[in-house]
Amino acid sequence: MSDQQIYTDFKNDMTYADYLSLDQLLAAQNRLSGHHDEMLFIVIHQVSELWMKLIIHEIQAACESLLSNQFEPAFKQLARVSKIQEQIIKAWDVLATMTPSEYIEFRDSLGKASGFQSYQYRLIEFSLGYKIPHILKIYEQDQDIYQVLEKAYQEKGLYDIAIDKLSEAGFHIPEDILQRDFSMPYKKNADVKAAWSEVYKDSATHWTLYQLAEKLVDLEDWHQQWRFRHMKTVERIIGFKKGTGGSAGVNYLKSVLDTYFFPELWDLRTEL
Ligand code: HEM
Ligand SMILES: N[C@@H](CC(=O)c1ccccc1NC=O)C(=O)O
Repeated sequence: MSDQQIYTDFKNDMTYADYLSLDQLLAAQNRLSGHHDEMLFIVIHQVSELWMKLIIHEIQAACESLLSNQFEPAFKQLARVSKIQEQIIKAWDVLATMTPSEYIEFRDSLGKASGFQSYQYRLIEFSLGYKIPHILKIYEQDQDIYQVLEKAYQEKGLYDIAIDKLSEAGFHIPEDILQRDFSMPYKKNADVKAAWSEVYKDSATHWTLYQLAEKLVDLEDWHQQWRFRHMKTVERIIGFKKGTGGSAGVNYLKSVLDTYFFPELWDLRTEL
């Protein structure tokens, strides 16, 4: 039998459940308590992690597209990311139907587990350039994940690539920005701001970079909306209790709202 024949036979026999690995997927809602709402809690997290998987896949593709100057595919990939972000933000409405007294009935069974440990969430934030020292420490016990995260931590993020594109288009970007240590949190720079300002002032000439900038602003805007809805939903459900991950809880979630991923793209708006 030829390989092609084997492949075709397999395809003919294959069912919907086979293709989607539904047995594994639908057997993975392992409730630790007998509480009815724990199912909601697990499903919301699993759905969010699945969407995060796709976000990472699309952002990686967008970075590759940009590196090879394929702007149109990059825009499509980034637009898809924003649509997914909208979906995971809507998920908070479902979770918010759970009341404090319902959650408290199974919260203890979660132990010290926390969204803090979501490595896909970190991969997304790293690709957006949000790299805070010591964050990798959380993952030291799991060497495989640690390696993946460490690599992403050192790599250029989306914004670093966008700044390269400004330079390639002829804008003056200092060498110490182009060659910076990408594992350090990004600090805003006057030349980068001047370049983006020029792109916005003369968008007809710099149409491609202008579109890229707006796609990045979309991503940051949606990400902050996700963070805000998380913070508010948490306040609604646990008030100002400490988090299971050891943080101050809502006040910690509020503190991260103050950060900017692409600071110049926000700053320039005041002066336009
Ligand atoms: C009842 C629902 C939830 C509560 C009470 C809650 C609470 C918290 C708290 C208090 C933190 C701070 C870390 C800690 O000390 O534990 C946190 C972090 C986090 N949670 Fe949730 N959370 C909830 C649902 C979710 C959902 C549905 C997701 C989706 C995946 C999620 C993802 C995360 C992430 C990624 C972090 C880390 C944020 C960061 O470090 O900036 N959480 N959560
Ligand atoms: N940090 C939450 C617990 C929590 O939400 C959680 C626990 C286990 C797996 C995922 C979680 N989601 C987000 O933090 C709390 O303090 O109640």
